[in-house]
Amino acid sequence: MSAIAVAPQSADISSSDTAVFARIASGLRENGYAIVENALPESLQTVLRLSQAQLSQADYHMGGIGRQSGFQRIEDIRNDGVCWIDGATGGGKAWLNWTESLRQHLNRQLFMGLFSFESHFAHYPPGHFYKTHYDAFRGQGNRVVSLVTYLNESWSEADGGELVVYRDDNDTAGIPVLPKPGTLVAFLSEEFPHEVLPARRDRYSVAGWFRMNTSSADVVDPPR
Ligand SMILES: O=C(O)CCC(=O)C(=O)O
Ligand SMILES: [Fe+2]
Repeated sequence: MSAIAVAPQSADISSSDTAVFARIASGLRENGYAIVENALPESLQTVLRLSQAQLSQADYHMGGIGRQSGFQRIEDIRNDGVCWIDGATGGGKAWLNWTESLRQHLNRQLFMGLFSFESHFAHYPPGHFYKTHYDAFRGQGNRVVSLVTYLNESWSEADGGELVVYRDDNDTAGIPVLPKPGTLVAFLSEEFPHEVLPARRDRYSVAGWFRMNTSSADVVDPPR
């Protein structure tokens, strides 16, 4: 009998999930980001895709931005449609379950103190985009780790729609990521500017953010 106590794991987290979590943790620790192909189990991709497909146009609303620069209009910065995930759908529930296990793994491995998670489905019709932005601003300390995954059935280079992750404000080449089904991208929200290039097809993604607890006397976290 081992004397080492092992934290109980949710029954539907497999050893391949644990291997994916470990790759995300080491990527975040060593580089501040991780790009893992085929990260999501097929079953999770399937239920997420189903839940996404059941959304109607009316379920999506315009994505917001944290801080506007100058007099730019939001729709000049991003024009995707988003629908927040609340666990009411099978896909949403399975995704929140999986990311909860990832949250616990990152907290155990990296002592990150990740407290909560918020996430939405996003739809980028052909030609739509999200210009270079940060997901969080230094000192505002809420979004700590960004996650993005893709629900497209297939994707090739000719379809465009890359997520480009820049190492810093001076990196002009960036790291282009094709939004292939099951690919998961994770990065430190305050560290990496990134953008979504226009695609030639409808592009479906799920974005999410692990947050710190920023509750105070008059503001209660999480906000939703
Ligand atoms: O869909 C993507 O690849 C990234 C989306 C994004 O950057 C965001 O929603 O903040
Ligand atoms: Fe972003």
